[in-house]
Amino acid sequence: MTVDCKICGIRDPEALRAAVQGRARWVGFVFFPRSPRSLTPEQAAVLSAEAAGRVERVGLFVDPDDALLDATLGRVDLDMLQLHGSETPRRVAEIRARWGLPVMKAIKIARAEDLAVVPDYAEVVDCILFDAKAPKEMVDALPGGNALSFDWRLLAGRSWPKPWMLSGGLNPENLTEAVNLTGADAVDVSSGVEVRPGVKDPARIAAFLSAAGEL
Ligand SMILES: O=C(O)c1ccccc1N[C@@H]1O[C@H](COP(=O)(O)O)[C@@H](O)[C@H]1O
Repeated sequence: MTVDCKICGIRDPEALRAAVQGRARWVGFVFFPRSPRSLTPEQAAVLSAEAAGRVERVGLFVDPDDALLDATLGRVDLDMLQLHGSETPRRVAEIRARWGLPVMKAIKIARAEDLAVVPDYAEVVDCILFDAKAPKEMVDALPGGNALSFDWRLLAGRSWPKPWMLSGGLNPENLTEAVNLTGADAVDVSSGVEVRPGVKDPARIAAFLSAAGEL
């Protein structure tokens, strides 16, 4: 079984190299200032140029306005947009049409009912990303990248009308169980391959990609 991996929150050349050497399919650059993984377009442009032709480059945004997308995409070459906020299906469709890039929309899951919106988004996206919904009590939670998992059994035996990725609290130690339970053939990780928020660990990136290669 092949499991394609995205390593998100890349901020330095060492992490990028570990992702490329381990044969990640995608790397993610975060454009959300509140995140410890956030990059300026200028910083991302350097990494994006180094990644070109070796790994697909995903730009992560949270409820971006047109000005942010214009400013970022005017400076950084990206292969896909990841929308990780509260974007409506209509806004997702608008972004996809206006900037002409494939779009992956995060759907945040805590319970079975949270999956009810999938058909609405499936009509307008290229890929669905299932991530954990942070509990309300977690006051300092980010819109994603919180090292939180959801109950993977919610996805067991389900099929979806579009390609999809699993994320939320994945790491080299739990990847096999997560994939076996959900049947995911693509996964996304950020916190689980870091030494602390915003600082990637090349050895953990290698371990994650190696675990994916052994599935
Ligand atoms: O990584 C971030 O800082 C981030 C910020 C805002 C929205 C999403 C973010 N990351 C995405 O969150 C999920 C889960 O990450 P983790 O592995 O649990 O840390 C993943 O899809 C990241 O791309």
